Order: sequence, then C-alpha cells, then structure tokens
Amino acid sequence: MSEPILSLQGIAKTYNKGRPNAVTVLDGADLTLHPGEIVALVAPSGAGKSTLLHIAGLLDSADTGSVHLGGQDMTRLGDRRRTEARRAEVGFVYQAHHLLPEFTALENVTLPQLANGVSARAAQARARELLASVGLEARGDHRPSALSGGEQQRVAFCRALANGPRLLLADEPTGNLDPATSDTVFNALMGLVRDTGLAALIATHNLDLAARMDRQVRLEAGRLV
Ligand SMILES: Nc1ncnc2c1ncn2[C@@H]1O[C@H](COP(=O)(O)OP(=O)(O)OP(=O)(O)O)[C@@H](O)[C@H]1O
Repeated sequence: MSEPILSLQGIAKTYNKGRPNAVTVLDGADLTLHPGEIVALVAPSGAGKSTLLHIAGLLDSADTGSVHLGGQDMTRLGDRRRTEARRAEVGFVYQAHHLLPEFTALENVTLPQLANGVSARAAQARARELLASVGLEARGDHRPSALSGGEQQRVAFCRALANGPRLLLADEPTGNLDPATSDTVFNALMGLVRDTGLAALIATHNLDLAARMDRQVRLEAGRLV
C-alpha cells in the first residue's frame, strides 16, 4: 500500500488543562489516511471533530501524540515550518465558506496561490481550470453574493485545492446546503479525490453522505473507532 498522507498517533487534547473547567476532547486518537481515500469523520456535536481537524491540519497542536504529514514528522516543528507545511500540503473547507466577499470567484481561488509565490498568470490559469472542474467556468467573475450557496461552496473547494494540497480537511462542508446541492458538491469532491490522489477527511452529520465515502471513523470518548 502507498505511504500514508496523514498519520495521527495517540493524539490527546485537553482544553483548560489543570483548571476546574478542563475538557478532555481527544484521548489517544489514531488515524491513517492514504492517497485517493475519502473518509467520513462522524460524531455528535461537541465530540471534538473540529479539534481533530485543526490538529491534523497543523492549525492547533496536540498535548501528546504525533502528527505525520506526507511521511514527515510535524509534531515538533516550529511555527514557521508548520505554516509552510500547511500551505503546501493542506486545504481546508469550512461549513461557512469564508470566501472574501469583495473578490470574485476567480480571485478567491487565485489569491492563495499568489500568497504561495505562484505567478499571477499561472495562478489564474489554475483557478480557471479548477472552477471549470466543478462546473463554474461561467461564474469566475461573480462575487460570492451573486452565487448560490452550492456555487459558493464549490468555489470554497477550489480555493482549498488551489495550491495542490495532498490532504483536504473539511468541517461540515455541505451542512448549509439543500440535499440536491450537497450531492453536487459531494460528487465534485469525489471526482477530485479519484482523479488526483488527494486524501480527504470530511466531518459530517449527514449519514447518507458518510455512507458513500470509503470509510467512516467515529469519535467516541476521545478515540477514533
Ligand atoms: N478553545 C477552547 N477552549 C475550551 N474548550 C473548547 C475550545 N474549543 C473547543 N472546546 C470544547 O471542546 C469540545 C469539542 O469541540 P469541537 O469544536 O472540537 O467539537 P465538534 O465535534 O467539532 O462539534 P460541532 O459538531 O458542534 O462543531 C466542546 O465541548 C467544546 O466546547
């Protein structure tokens, strides 16, 4: 089998450690994700899905345990190296799309590439290609307010994929969408995973969508089962 893109081992996380209001959210969570794999992360509200995604995506650190991304140990990297690794390897999609309202769809997908040192010309070409891959070739000049919810969420996926990450992390990405639109967004994502060898971890409450993924992991008492 191919080398894992993401490997989490023995991840523990307690908020407000040592205080009366301490909350242990993760307590020995293990997870391995391979290229071309899409995995559902299912758990009740408050169980720690966002916390786990933030640790996997190097936005937050675990108290104990290790995080490997693309075979490299990220656990003890300094802030600068973590940010670099995150920019290069990880794409994030949130429930609310967080697109920049004053920029067009095309600009929203171009900007992260400019931040990563890509030339304007190459960044725009890639943004056009990504938007076309989710059926939005005619919407590049629209601002988010002129797009439907499903279109906005597809732009958010394109933005997350703009720098060619090997890992996509999504937190309830279809939570705000009606079933038909959620289906369209999910199918676009599935196509990308299959075509590009991307690995995706998708937190969702939608059990129908979860059932269509390669595997489901549940977060129970701080562990993944
Ligand atoms: N910064 C923080 N300080 C203290 N407690 C926190 C913090 N962030 C999260 N928590 C607590 O940790 C627990 C897990 O939160 P998390 O957001 O990871 O859950 P979730 O499974 O993503 O929930 P939801 O599905 O509702 O988004 C919750 O009880 C939450 O209140």
